[in-house]
Amino acid sequence: MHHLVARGLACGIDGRTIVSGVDLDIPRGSMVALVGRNGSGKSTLIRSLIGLRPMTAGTVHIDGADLSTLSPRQRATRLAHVGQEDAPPEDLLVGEMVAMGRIPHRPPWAVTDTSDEPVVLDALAAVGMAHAVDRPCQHLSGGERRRVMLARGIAQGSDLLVLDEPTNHLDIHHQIQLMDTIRGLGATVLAAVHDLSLAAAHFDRVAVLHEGRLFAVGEPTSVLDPTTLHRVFDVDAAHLTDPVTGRAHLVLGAGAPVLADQRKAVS
Ligand SMILES: Nc1ncnc2c1ncn2[C@@H]1O[C@H](COP(=O)(O)OP(=O)(O)OP(=O)(O)O)[C@@H](O)[C@H]1O
Repeated sequence: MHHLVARGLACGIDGRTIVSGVDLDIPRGSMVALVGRNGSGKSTLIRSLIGLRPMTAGTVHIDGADLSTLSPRQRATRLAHVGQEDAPPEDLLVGEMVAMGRIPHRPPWAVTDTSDEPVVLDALAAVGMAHAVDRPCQHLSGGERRRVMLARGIAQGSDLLVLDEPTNHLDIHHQIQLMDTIRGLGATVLAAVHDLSLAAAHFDRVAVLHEGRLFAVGEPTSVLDPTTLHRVFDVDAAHLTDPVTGRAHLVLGAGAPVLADQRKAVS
């Protein structure tokens, strides 16, 4: 069963087409990385897929429901979005910020509800920020802010998470921890990511956007192959097999062609 299905999606900005002809199926419970060069249209596509930017053509269905028929509140209970530039307002406390993720579940105009506190604390614990619940958002570092914004998305409690560069600003420890946390949620995840090694190691499927069109979609090892990486990103690449896990690891840049040749020589 596919959680999100897009057909023939096109969208643009100020009359200029940015993304077109996108057919995308995201299986329920899977983690899909959206990769592509700067300006290829990842953020624009993501915003159209979740109804934040109007489509100029095509359809999107979430859980079988036509996105265009859903109200903002209905959308917010079906999916949580954490944008690339999302940042908490400085004068809010961390706990108050994360509690905003519960707004779609409250009656109109009901701003606070103490019954949400356990959900808020659990979401903060999931990103390793429970200790900061009473801190002002303006005291957070860039990476801490990203984690708090993700906690707001988790607190929203929907089973579809749409994330734009979730690991931006995070150190390597917190990048890996965040990926494990996201995996542990069991949700369907669509995330724009720049780190191709991260995409290969932590995601079930990779969608490559190139010049506003989906260039390839599939399992990381088949999609992130040297030919595609050369064509789309203009970089040399090779796959090495991790001797412990057996998973393929990407080697990018200088040295990659040499490694690829060595592997061919011994196989
Ligand atoms: N508000 C805007 N007004 C005009 N053009 C825009 C706007 N936002 C994005 N664009 C243009 O749309 C194109 C796609 O931008 P988008 O942000 O979707 O790319 P991206 O793949 O997410 O890039 P990055 O990897 O750099 O975040 C770019 O050419 C960009 O300049």
